[in-house]
Amino acid sequence: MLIKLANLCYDYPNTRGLDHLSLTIDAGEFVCLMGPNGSGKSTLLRILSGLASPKSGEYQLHGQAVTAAYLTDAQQRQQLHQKIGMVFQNTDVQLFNTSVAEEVAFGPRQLGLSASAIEQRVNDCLQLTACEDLRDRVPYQLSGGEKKRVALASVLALNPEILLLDEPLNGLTIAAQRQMLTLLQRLQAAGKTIIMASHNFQQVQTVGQRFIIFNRLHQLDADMSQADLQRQPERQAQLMTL
Ligand SMILES: Nc1ncnc2c1ncn2[C@@H]1O[C@H](COP(=O)(O)OP(=O)(O)OP(=O)(O)O)[C@@H](O)[C@H]1O
Repeated sequence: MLIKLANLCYDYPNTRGLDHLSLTIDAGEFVCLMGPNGSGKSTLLRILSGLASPKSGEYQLHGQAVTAAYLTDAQQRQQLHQKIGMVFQNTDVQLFNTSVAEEVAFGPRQLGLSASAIEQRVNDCLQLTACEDLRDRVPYQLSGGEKKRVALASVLALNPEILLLDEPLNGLTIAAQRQMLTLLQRLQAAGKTIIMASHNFQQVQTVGQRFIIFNRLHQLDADMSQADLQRQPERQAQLMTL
């Protein structure tokens, strides 16, 4: 078991973010988080990535409890960030370098890799995400779809085992959405665990292998495999309306 959540709750100052969430996720799964606006999908991704810590309940990664105390240790935080990479809903918050190549090199440089190892990673990640033509461009000036690919490239440069993606299809053309999902499938085939929040059931229904669905009360409403979901037309109809 890769991830275990037990009775996890998270509260913002005036609202609940997640209510008593318990689930496990195994290595290599392709999980779609779904549910209405404000149901807790982004909150869960923030907790998994270590950007927020649960107010109560437990989050374990590889059997290690990830607590507020654990996250205050810079070395432990860095280890977590090497295992889990996140592509944010608003990619502008994660693109801050002056060129795409620099953006992708930033993480490996922080890890202290050699110049040739960094160059190799940058080339590999740009190629994987079809960003080679963008390498000298200014990230901030790219289109929405290009920014998403560069953000993914910069996350992949740290070679995380788990990829978290918050609405990675938002703002993309249908063709770019398909391209992004195909890339995520390839990454899963290469052994990554993919956990993605999306409203776009039409696009993700054939790609996601497991659907974790939240309700308006920030609780787990359903947790089902793609095969289970295919046998439930009413549930499919509900997800189409999100
Ligand atoms: N920074 C914040 N401060 C206060 N409340 C917040 C904050 N971020 C989220 N919330 C609240 O927490 C709840 C869960 O929000 P969250 O962003 O996790 O939902 P979501 O399922 O990702 O929604 P969406 O589909 O709109 O992205 C909502 O009620 C939201 O209003």
